[in-house]
Amino acid sequence: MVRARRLQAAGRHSSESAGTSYIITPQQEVTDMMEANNGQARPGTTNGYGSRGDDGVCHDDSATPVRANTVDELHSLQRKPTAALSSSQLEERHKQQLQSISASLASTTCGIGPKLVKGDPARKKEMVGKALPHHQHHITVPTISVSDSDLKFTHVLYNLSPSELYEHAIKYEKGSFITSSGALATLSGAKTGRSPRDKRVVKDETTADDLWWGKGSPNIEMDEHTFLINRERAVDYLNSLDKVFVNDQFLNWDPNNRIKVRIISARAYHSLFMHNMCIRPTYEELENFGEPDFTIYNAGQFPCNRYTHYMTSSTSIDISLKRREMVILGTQYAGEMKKGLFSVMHYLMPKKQILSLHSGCNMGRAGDVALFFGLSGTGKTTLSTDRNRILIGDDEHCWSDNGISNIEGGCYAKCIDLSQEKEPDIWDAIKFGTVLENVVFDEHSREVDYTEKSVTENTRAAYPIEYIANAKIPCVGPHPKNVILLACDAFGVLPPVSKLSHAQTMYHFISGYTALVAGTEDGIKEPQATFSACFGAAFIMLHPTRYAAMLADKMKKHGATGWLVNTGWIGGSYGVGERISLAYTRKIIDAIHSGELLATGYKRTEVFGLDIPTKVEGVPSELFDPINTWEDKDSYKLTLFKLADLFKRNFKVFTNHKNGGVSDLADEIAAAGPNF
Ligand SMILES: Nc1ncnc2c1ncn2[C@@H]1O[C@H](COP(=O)(O)OP(=O)(O)O)[C@@H](O)[C@H]1O
Ligand SMILES: C=C(OP(=O)(O)O)C(=O)O
Ligand SMILES: [Ca+2]
Ligand SMILES: [Mn+2]
Repeated sequence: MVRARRLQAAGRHSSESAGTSYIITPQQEVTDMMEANNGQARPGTTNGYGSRGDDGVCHDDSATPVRANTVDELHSLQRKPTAALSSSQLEERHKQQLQSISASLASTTCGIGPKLVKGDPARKKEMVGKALPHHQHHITVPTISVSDSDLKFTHVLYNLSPSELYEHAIKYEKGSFITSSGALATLSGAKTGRSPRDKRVVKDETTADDLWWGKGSPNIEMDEHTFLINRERAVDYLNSLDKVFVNDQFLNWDPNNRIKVRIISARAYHSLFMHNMCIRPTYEELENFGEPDFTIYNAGQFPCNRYTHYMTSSTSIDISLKRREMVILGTQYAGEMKKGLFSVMHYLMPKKQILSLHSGCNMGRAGDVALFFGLSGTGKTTLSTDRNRILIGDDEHCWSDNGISNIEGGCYAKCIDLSQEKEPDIWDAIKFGTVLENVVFDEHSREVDYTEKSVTENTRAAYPIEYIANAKIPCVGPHPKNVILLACDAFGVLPPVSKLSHAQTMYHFISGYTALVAGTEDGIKEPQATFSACFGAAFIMLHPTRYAAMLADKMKKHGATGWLVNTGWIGGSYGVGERISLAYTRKIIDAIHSGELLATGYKRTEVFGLDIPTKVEGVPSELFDPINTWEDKDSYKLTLFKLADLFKRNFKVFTNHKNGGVSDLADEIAAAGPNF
């Protein structure tokens, strides 16, 4: 009885053999058995089944006993310190890292950072009454304590591995589970998408003249003082916690233009997400990281104070380009961090004559690069992830004089209705290490049901880019040959593919059109047209014409061809027609890549004046002119004019814009839109 209890307490009770043999036999148990046998140890048998003595009990101690006297000792054998941690030079580095993080977390009013200790607070118990163990680096800052958080240590979990982050998420964050594929399911809380209306950018002497402000701009102004109020709120929140996660990583695979980013967050989910999405430093790069170029304070669990000036909700995402800082309050949606940093790149890169692009990018074996522009849900991730091509990136790129470079180190795929058959590469990337946001899974088997929208329709998977088998590492490539503009046209009037003139490419790039159907729950069945300049108005910092001018320049210089691909409806608008199959879109894209489509015959459409091919291998020819697939021809014409009118009205703001840098082209570009 005594023995049974002890075994259970040690967690080593073997249910298979019902307590009669042991997987591990600690020394103490061997002694117990000997005592129970009047001091006579039974000889072990070699057949693996154990021998039965006169008492009818199996006394199999044939397995080699472990070299530990206590369970704690046994457990300590399991983990060995990371090799490089031992040298004193590195110890000094770790102290510097903590000092740098403390400076990041310092209040701007007193300039003093929190006391930090590296490591897991759960291991504190092991050190009660002892001095901090040698390998546990800490810094104390000389201070007169004015608040309770000054009196405590905050544990820093610095660049943890995916395994460590899994354990933290599962132990401490409700809604974290390991799914059957090994991916980590998480919940982002009340916000399951970005909150563009809650974005604020500090308007100061550095940004007042440079940035795009006012109507249509994503940059809603805030003053520096208010930024500091929100920053202080985030920092106070983070410093009040027992532990914070810190990621020091890179953005941009172009070594000459990469930036160092630090992300301070309260959730393992956020840390793992950014581990996957940013470029992961090597051990050596991390040791020499130094000070970050940009820092995110993610206090997403904590709301902003609505009494604060400029706040219109309890969510606020604030960027100060001067301070090179971003503060997140009141939203835990992880995409906010990656797209926030993307906005920053949209400011920093153009300053160096580098064009930042909201696009996916892949490359053929022959080195032909294609860019895929498009708003959310139009197919950047899906179509850049292509079995037959090498993936450079799915969402954020830079185009410099040296070619294309991915900004990120991972992909962020929509996974609603994901199927293994249609999207095998994304399917295979959803494995251990991948963050699965807001998906629904079977309670027992933990198998994900990708058709489930009960948490949100915006279910997502974030994985490191090397989880795609044919990814190009480093994620850089030569100048693009094709620039593909994706629109998911739920009106169903844009052709599945059109070849664009230079002016048309600029017109459609500046327009940034897509139309999706509004959420089914509110009963709206009408498609909603969205125009988002440069296919990413939510992220651009300068006036759209500045990016457009750079794109025009680069496309001309490098002889790239522009295409417009409708990944949306055919045969009628949403409700009547259907979404063009992914298989057909892939065939069309294949024909663009191969050059087949450049050589084929074309005819020009009415109203939009688009050049559409007469045939593409593997796609029924009647699909190419939308009028063929619509049963109700009058309805088609009406819808076509309706959309053309929406385009015209949207473009007005740009034709009026004087100082965009494309003035010589302006008339030509405006004329490249619909004519009626
Ligand atoms: N013909 C099509 N072309 C591209 N995507 C399609 C098509 N039909 C359905 N889809 C679905 O639309 C979604 C496109 O989303 P995604 O590639 O993540 O867009 P983005 O990266 O531009 O936000 C995916 O869920 C994809 O499966
Ligand atoms: C992450 C996002 O981008 P996309 O939908 O373009 O993949 C987003 O818009 O939140
Ligand atoms: Ca995107
Ligand atoms: Mn995407």
